[in-house]
Amino acid sequence: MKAVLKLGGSVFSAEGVDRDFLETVSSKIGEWARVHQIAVVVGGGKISREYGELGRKFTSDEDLLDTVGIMASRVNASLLLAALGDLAATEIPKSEEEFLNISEKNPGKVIVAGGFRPGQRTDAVSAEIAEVWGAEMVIKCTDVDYIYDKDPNKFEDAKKLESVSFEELKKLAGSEEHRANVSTIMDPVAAKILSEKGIKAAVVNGKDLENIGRILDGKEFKGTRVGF
Ligand SMILES: Nc1ncnc2c1ncn2[C@@H]1O[C@H](COP(=O)(O)OP(=O)(O)OP(=O)(O)O)[C@@H](O)[C@H]1O
Ligand SMILES: O=c1ccn([C@@H]2O[C@H](COP(=O)(O)O)[C@@H](O)[C@H]2O)c(=O)[nH]1
Repeated sequence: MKAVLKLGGSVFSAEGVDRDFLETVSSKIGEWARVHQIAVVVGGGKISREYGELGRKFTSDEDLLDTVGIMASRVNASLLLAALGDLAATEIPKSEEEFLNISEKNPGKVIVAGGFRPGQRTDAVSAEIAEVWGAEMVIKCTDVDYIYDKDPNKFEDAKKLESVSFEELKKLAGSEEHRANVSTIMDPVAAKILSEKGIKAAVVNGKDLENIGRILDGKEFKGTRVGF
């Protein structure tokens, strides 16, 4: 399968980077990349949150705060790239065009990205890459097992959704104006691209790597199917 894996900040560095997880996920990505075509997008995680919260005390310039988040996600992407070693292309793309150039120059290598531009989150980068690269699916690896009908960390009676349509995804993503480091289960820019381009997505717990392997192999998996 040709797929974009979105490794959420909550998985990659919730409270700092977990060395064991970094080693395990890098080795799994290596295994998957032998059989599948994979690009990885990493979220901003702890540094993005910490720097963003501090930055907000000094400025309300959302583009500047977004830039802080973008740089944080690229730091995380650099660390994953280091852990992947020869498996990965050494450059981190900063746009769709750069992604395609790097992809052309590095056949067979995993390309790792962070943020692209202000006004969105790394979910959107995953969808943007999937669109230009012609990927079949975006796999959002996050800190919840499913998309629910409301935030399960706020509402005890939230119900899991095993399958949602693109229209439902757009509603769950919300339509509030983008603010740096404020998130819903899917970035609205990402939901719009997935929906308009008919790109399937899966939302799963990022710590369950066997489950992610099952998605790539086209098998049954635990998580929410979007658009299929
Ligand atoms: N309807 C919902 N279903 C599931 N989770 C939801 C929902 N609404 C809000 N959430 C929240 O979304 C969070 C996970 O998504 P989020 O994109 O914020 O994190 P992430 O995977 O770390 O990605 P990123 O690095 O882009 O922030 C969950 O921890 C949960 O609290
Ligand atoms: O393309 C992008 C990606 C990210 N940002 C900003 O960075 C933070 C952290 O990214 P997450 O995906 O939420 O982990 C995000 O909230 C944005 O403020 C961006 O501007 N553009």
